[in-house]
Amino acid sequence: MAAFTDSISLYSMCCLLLLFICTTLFTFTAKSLGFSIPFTNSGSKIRAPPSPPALPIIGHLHLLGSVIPKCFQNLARLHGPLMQLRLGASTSLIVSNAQVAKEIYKTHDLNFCYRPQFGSSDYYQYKGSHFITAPYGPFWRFMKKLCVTQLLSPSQIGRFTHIRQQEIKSLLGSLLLCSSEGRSCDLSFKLTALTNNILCRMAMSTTCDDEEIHGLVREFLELGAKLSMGEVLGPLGKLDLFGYGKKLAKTVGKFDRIVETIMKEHEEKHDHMKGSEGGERKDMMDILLEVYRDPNAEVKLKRNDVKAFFLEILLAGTDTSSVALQWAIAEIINHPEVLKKLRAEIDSIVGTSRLVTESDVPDLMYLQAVVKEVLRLHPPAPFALRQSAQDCNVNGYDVKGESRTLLNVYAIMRDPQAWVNPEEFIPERFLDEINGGNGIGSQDFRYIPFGSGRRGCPGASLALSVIHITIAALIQCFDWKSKNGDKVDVEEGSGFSVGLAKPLVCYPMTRLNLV
Ligand code: HEM
Repeated sequence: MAAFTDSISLYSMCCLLLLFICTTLFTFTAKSLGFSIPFTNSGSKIRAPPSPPALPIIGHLHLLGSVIPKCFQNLARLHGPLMQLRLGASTSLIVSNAQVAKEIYKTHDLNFCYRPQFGSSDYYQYKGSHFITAPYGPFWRFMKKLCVTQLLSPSQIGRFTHIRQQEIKSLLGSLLLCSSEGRSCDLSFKLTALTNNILCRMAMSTTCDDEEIHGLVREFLELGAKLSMGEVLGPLGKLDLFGYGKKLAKTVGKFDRIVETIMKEHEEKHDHMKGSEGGERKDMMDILLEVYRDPNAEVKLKRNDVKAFFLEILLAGTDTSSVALQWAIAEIINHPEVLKKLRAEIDSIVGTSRLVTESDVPDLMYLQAVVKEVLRLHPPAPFALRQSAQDCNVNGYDVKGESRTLLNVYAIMRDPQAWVNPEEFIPERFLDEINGGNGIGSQDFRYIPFGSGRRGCPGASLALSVIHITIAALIQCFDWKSKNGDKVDVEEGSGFSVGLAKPLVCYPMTRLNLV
């Protein structure tokens, strides 16, 4: 993770340098530079959101620090909860408090139901098959309905409880080995393997290890992030000067070949079992292939739509859940009083003679509060990216159609106007709510780790199932010690994501062997 974010910082510096050099050779139009045009489509003068003073060409790039969500949070303190930043040739609106988030997510939900397109999409074999960045239209609505009613529905998640339990037991087994040999373990690596394996098995009944899928998804994430940073170059980004676009196309090509093979295996299994489908558990690929074959489906899915969906959920769902788990263990090690309470709760509800299961989670109130607090303080997706369709008015300012909008989820959930001691890790703040008190309702836009509105995260229930049960099992079975002494170094990684800056390496010490 650290190497990845460092390489992005290096890349952005190269972009900056290149931008300076190239501006002596090229004359940009005002539009490509992202200068705001002070007129709405109807021709009247607009009141644009505030901006810090900008430098020619680079705009506000010089104001960026290493942890970007934090840096935007600091800028918002000076320039307000809706501000406009120009990073080279790319202009974005930044939303930094719950009131403005509510306007985007509720008042203007439909208008902001779009996502910006990034440079990486030019090199994407599945162009036109995106779900995450699909415009709000029939294809997106159809896929969203499939997610909610079938692919990521509570009953589909429930059907695969055994997969999560098996993968967690296999993780516990490897930790027991580390413990018996007195070795430290790289928990960041192990937790990412866990979330990848769970999602791959639920999606297409295969593990990522066997199929190299995990490596390809990681490569895609890294290259996609670098290409997106190239946005600051405007039209120059299209030249793919660093060759990242070609590499990305190659990565997707490899992914495509693997998933095509898995699809064919699923199709053969289906043909073989025709008429005897009885009690077979359908994975997500079985469900999508059924829709793909259905001549009367509301939307006719293409083969690429199916493959793109798997790439996208792996991109959206594995690192995010793993990052949440890493932060959770780091914070629990650094707060022994939280560990003590958590363990006392698990021991009293579950006991010490069997492993905690997902059906115990509704009774583990403190565990739920810990997870909520982890996602508040360390949102694995610190920005929700949206784009407006038409001109509108937000927080008293005129916002033009097609405005790229970043909701700074990180800043919103650390806003001192909305939270007491926002920078502190205090799970107790959520106990009232979990017990049915006056806490945070679904319409409270100060708590939005999964975004909100029509385009809110469809994988939230699955992510929460994995996070709850994994933390509970790791705390029930082990005591933990950081490799670097008493406390885990909780420095945040650089770049757009806020994972731990360094891998979480610690010593598990067996407390209960329940595998
Ligand atoms: C801790 C884990 C996760 C976090 C924090 C997270 C967070 C988010 C956020 C903030 C968004 C943008 C919402 C918005 O624009 O308002 C999002 C979208 C999305 N997430 Fe997640 N997510 C997680 C896990 C997952 C999982 C496990 C899956 C799938 C298996 C998933 C699939 C998606 C998809 C497909 C979208 C795009 C939805 C759309 O555009 O309609 N996520 N997620």
